[in-house]
Amino acid sequence: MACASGVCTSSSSTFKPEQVIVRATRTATTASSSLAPSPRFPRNDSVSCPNRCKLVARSSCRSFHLRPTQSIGREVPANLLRPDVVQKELEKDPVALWRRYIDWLYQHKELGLYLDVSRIGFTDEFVEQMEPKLQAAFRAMEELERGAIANPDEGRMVGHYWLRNSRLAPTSFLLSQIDNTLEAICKFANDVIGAGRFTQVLSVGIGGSALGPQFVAEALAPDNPPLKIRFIDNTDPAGIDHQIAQLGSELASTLIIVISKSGGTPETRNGLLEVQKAFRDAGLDFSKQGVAITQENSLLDNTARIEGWLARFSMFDWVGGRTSEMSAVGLLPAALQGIDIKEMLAGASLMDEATRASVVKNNPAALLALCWYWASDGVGSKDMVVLPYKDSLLLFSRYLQQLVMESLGKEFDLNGNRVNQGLTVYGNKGSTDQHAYIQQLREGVHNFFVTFIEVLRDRPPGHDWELEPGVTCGDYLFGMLQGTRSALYANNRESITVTVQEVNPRSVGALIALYERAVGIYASLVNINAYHQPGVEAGKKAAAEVLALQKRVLAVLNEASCKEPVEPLTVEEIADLCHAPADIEMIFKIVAHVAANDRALIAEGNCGSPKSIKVFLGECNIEELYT
Ligand SMILES: O=P(O)(O)OC[C@H]1O[C@](O)(CO)[C@@H](O)[C@@H]1O
Repeated sequence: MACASGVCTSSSSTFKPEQVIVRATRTATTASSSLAPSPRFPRNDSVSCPNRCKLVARSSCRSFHLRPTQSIGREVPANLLRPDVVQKELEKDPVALWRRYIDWLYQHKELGLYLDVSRIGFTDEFVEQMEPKLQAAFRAMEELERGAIANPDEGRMVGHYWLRNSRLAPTSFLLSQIDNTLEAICKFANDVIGAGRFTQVLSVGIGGSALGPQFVAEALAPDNPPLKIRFIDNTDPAGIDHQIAQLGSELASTLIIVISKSGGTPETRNGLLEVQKAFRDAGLDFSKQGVAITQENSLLDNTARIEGWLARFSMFDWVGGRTSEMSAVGLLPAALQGIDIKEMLAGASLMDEATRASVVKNNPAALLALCWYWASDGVGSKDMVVLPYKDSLLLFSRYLQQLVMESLGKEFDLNGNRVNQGLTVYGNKGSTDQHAYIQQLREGVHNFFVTFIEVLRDRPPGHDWELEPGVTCGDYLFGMLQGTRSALYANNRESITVTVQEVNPRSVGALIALYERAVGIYASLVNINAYHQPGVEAGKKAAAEVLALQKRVLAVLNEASCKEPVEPLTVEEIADLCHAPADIEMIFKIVAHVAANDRALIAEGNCGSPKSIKVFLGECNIEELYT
């Protein structure tokens, strides 16, 4: 017998009471309208349920049907019930709501994890309708785990599930690659910690090569870790300076871990070059403190090999950046902080087993995917607000933002139809956010659903005390979560609650695995490739074009500034001389940027009226002119 939110559950993985609620929905037929129409459901017809509720049958479709490009959205049959009305009725009948809660409550006994989807208003008909799609999704996941080319665009297998159970890897070569890397990580971390030579880790990486390690560090690092960790995850020079300044003389005892799957991401390369300069300035030998985590033979790998860095760890082609937390990317930084990485892997592996179940009620990832589909009409019409009521889980929403949005935010489906799919994720933590934006969630624009993350254990045993008779600080946190959940529900705002006993390596591993699988299943439900990211290339390409244009602008200015007398140029003249009249706005921005950074470029005039600006270089570089 175990307990979540005060609900004791029986031994089966999902508690099944003898009676199921809202069965009345199946008998619903169209009748006359009795409730005020909601803007999203222009016309509704209410029906009287023979048992207890007055229910409303949907006679019109949800707003997404009006969007011309979103052809694969949920097909809503006329007899499905409006969730907000079901909620209203359930709320009036607490016994029915309680039954819905226990009927749908998922429990993973070994992990001490619960999933409550009772405050998502899906109907039995909807679940029945989704069954074929869910079964297809389960088959797709099975194929993927068996080593199918699940990312057709990049011709790649998708194998993050093998990382926590290498016996599942489709070849013995991959199996030994996984096992050997894990062994090497553990050995390296033990040696480093044992030697006591290093006090800090500075991790340089971005996106999937930073977000997982950041989330796990915030969630699990002990108060006094063997090595403290800091991150450079951007090409912001001031941010980089700040990290290096914070290290101060400890730079000499800092292990620099450079993480990049591709080994060629510009922000990460820049971070590395900046850190290497700091080492040179301090008279330190970077190679004795540098570690690379990247694919074999990438630019980064070759640099590390040629420069003879302290260590190199493999990142595998078949692990995507956003699902790489259980590869060397996440495991090495975690191990160096004294986090039990084998427990993380065990938690993930247990969750992987649970999420292979083909009965939706027994599969928490499928339940999540089902709820997302229901709540966002299968087209991302509502945002997912992730609210962990635990400070250490602050970065979970940021981590999920990439996992969910880079996976699901796609222009085309697998058949080449333009679908512009996605699911927006944001959030920080409760109860802090109650004093920020919950006002809007409760009463404002209704464009979201919430995922509460509840942690049962307030603080380690033996440390609690009552700050007023019978009430602890944690009781307040608990009350805030439950209060917000109820208050939102009372206003038809749907929510999911994931409950864990405590934040530890096992539960964090399980949470990561739960959401990885939910994303995979949801992607199948909406028929998209979750494992590529063609969209990010456009931004990278555009950034490269801006840098190329900047070089041309400086060359033109250099030539004009070498003339006697110096010829200041207007922005229009620069654009003409660059043969880029269409890029005039960008050229103005380049001039303003360079002028603001003491780079020998002088702009006279008023930046508020760009046409007044005249530009020249303070120093002419003859050499550049003739080379
Ligand atoms: O690990 P890398 O190759 O440096 O990539 C970092 C991130 O950049 C992206 O490719 C997006 O640009 C992410 O998918 C990835 O996690």
